[in-house]
Amino acid sequence: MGSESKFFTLAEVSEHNSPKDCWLVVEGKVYDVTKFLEDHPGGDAVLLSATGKDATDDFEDVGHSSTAKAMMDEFYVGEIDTSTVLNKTKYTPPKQPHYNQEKTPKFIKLLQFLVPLLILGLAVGIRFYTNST
Ligand code: HEM
Repeated sequence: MGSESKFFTLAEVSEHNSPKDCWLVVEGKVYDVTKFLEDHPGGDAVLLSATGKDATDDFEDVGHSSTAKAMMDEFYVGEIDTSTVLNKTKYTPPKQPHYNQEKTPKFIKLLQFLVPLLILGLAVGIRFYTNST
């Protein structure tokens, strides 16, 4: 093998999705993990379910150790042609009306201030009028 890396499209990599022939894409690199399926501490099912797509997130989510990462070189077969992989969809928060305190109408602010005072006044008034002794 020369020093040039081989490039694969996602479609090509996706064909290797069986227990007898299993390739994965992690961080832009293509790995043939067929021989590793039996030995993978996380089991073969997770590896098989991670075929045919960019498995970077799945791989990262597990929090693989540096030992696990070092093992990957052994299975490296080439690079993925990134234009064939769908861009990761970025999370865009739904647009919501932004609560802006400055926009609270003035009379509501006044009410917020006056209502407790009114209640207090009422309480004092009731006490004053009912406590005639
Ligand atoms: C070439 C690729 C991979 C290698 C060399 C690899 C290697 C390893 C190793 C060595 C462990 C033991 C724990 C550790 O040292 O971190 C492990 C655990 C695990 N891996 Fe992978 N892994 C690969 C890809 C994946 C992918 C793509 C997934 C998910 C789809 C995955 C899911 C898991 C799970 C669920 C565990 C078990 C974690 C636990 O029970 O603590 N692995 N892997």
